[in-house]
Amino acid sequence: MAKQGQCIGVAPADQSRLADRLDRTIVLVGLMGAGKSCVGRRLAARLDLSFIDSDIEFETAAGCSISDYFARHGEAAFRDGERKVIARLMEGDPCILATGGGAFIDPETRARIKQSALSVWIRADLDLLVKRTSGRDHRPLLKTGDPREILSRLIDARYPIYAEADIIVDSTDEPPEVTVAKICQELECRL
Ligand SMILES: Nc1ncnc2c1ncn2[C@@H]1O[C@H](COP(=O)(O)OP(=O)(O)OP(=O)(O)O)[C@@H](O)[C@H]1O
Ligand SMILES: O=C(O)C1=C[C@@H](O)[C@@H](O)[C@H](O)C1
Ligand SMILES: [Mg+2]
Repeated sequence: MAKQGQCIGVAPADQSRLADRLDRTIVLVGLMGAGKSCVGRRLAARLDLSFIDSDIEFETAAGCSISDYFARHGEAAFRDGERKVIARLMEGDPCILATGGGAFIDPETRARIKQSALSVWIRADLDLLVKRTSGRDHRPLLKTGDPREILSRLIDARYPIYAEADIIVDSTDEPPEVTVAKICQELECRL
């Protein structure tokens, strides 16, 4: 299966036709700060599809922020809830679905995504993730110690799993539209 960069040289996508050909939800996976929410929103607008963010859907269902949920119920309860929220979201029409950073690491969620969606790993290096996650404190996992050390450990633990995604796209220190264009090129190649 084609992964990263194997669609170079394909003509630029006809975006409306690309959306018409889409029969599955596109699920964005990757670490905190990779840009799943930011890129996903722009990708959906470009393809004229709806955009859903599983973190926001979780907060709506829970009636509180993810930070508060972690504090009150702990991470394991969050993972249970996140699994259920994503299962529900994947029953809807094809859309662009940005997931929380840990969603694809859950075996059940990963199997569900592999079965019925097209997954895209937005990969970024440690320096970029640290830069993009600094300045905001809504990510409970990054509040338990030094964010760089935590992100570095998460890279070691999670990158081999994110690598199971159908498509891999690198996010560099460029505008999000550059990542959107890379994803569209990969989608054009396979839809
Ligand atoms: N080129 C870029 N691509 C993506 N995001 C960028 C880019 N440049 C800056 N950002 C910023 O990086 C920050 C983190 O991005 P975002 O919240 O989309 O990450 P995420 O992958 O959804 O993280 P989380 O798993 O915590 O939800 C945002 O403030 C976003 O605006
Ligand atoms: O990487 C993670 O495990 C997380 C990422 C965020 O998107 C949220 O889903 C939550 O803060 C946990
Ligand atoms: Mg997000």
